[in-house]
Amino acid sequence: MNQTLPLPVLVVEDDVELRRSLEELLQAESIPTLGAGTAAEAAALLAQKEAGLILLDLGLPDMDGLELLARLKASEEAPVVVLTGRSDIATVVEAMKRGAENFLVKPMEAAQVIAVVKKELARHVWHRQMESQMAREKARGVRFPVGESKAMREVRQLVQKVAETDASVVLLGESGTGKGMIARLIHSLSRRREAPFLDVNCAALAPQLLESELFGHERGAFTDARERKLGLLEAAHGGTVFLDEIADMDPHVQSKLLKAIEDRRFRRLGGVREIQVDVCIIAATHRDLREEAESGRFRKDLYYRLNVFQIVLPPLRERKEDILPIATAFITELNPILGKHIQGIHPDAVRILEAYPWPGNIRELRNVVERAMILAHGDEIRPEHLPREIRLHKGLDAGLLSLEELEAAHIRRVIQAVGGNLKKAAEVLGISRSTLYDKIERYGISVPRD
Ligand SMILES: Nc1ncnc2c1ncn2[C@@H]1O[C@H](COP(=O)(O)OP(=O)(O)OP(=O)(O)O)[C@@H](O)[C@H]1O
Repeated sequence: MNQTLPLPVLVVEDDVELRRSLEELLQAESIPTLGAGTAAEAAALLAQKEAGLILLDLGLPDMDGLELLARLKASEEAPVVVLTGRSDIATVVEAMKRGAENFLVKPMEAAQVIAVVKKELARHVWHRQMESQMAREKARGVRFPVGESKAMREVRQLVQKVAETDASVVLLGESGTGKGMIARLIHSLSRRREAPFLDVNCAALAPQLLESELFGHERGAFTDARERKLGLLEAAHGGTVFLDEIADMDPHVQSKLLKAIEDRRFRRLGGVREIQVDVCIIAATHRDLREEAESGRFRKDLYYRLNVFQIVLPPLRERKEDILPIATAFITELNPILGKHIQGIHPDAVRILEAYPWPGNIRELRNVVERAMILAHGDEIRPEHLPREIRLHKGLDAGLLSLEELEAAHIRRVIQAVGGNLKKAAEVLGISRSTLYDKIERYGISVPRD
């Protein structure tokens, strides 16, 4: 493969001596450079050429360094390392907040400059490779998480990092927050992407079935085992196994899994031959796995073995700014499928969506958007296309509710506030549990899982 030349480092420094010596230092390391003495020169150069890294002096004659940094970050992909004096630490902190990747304090030592520049250049190259890989995966139909909240951006960064390694990952988040989607994405960005991605819901199967699903069985291993069956760990060889709801895994299966991960081999149920496997494990749960391990409900050693990387997907109500972008992405995706031409969401409907706590998270949002699209005749989703339960949640503040609607909305809020614990909800509401169940059914209230 051809080794491509590194992109040049743009040195923006008004001290001519210093700029020259920095450029010479880098060129001696075979790193091409560009030099600019003012913000205007830097802008002119960047309009013509792409830089791999920008070394930016914060004390330029024609523009405040922080202002220039903000502009660069808004329009440039290249990472920025700021150059600053020793007394300028407050400015460095501000620069880092505004997106600078790193800083160098003057007077600078040659070795340190080279180390920082090489590190940032390598990081930039890696990010670009990841981006183009992401674009390829997108073209192959892999779904990408939408959302520009801080939490979502961090999740995307972590996904990129994790996909580079072979380490196990634990995904934590309420139901519908995107754990399955993230697991698939990690797999499709990893070196294992051509090998299988297989998943199993550990809460949905009885212990023996789960055991045979994971490890396979020989013919006659138990009463129903009429044929030999390959387990997921074996079938996913070279790829990824996604263990959803791992906290609900039976203790016996947990210990067998731990051993299989540690030894990288196991036996099928009823089998004698050891089978070697190479799989990456991604586990997910809506429970607090650390707490489950602390309290002894989940094996601590398995927890530590799996929890090399942890990615937390916050509930949608904690990242309300993601609601509109995600809903819009669903509209774009569903328009051709539903034969619709919806262009957007009316601001009143957006307010309602943003006020609702989304116990079913993004999965629930998707269903609501799909239903609204089916109901909409024009080219936008309006409040009347949203389900009553969601409109009413907002309506509670407006005070224009019937007694029944008010009751339903209040019950919904209490259930939400106690995290779906119906015993507690009944206590708070001062009614028996059976009355609460009746009302839940009558009003069609959805209850989040504990
Ligand atoms: N950030 C996102 N952007 C766009 N779509 C998303 C995002 N996160 C999740 N989705 C979509 O929301 C739906 C639910 O996601 P997913 O099934 O991954 O959730 P989950 O956390 O695994 O749920 P469960 O725990 O119930 O299995 C899927 O259709 C998924 O594609």
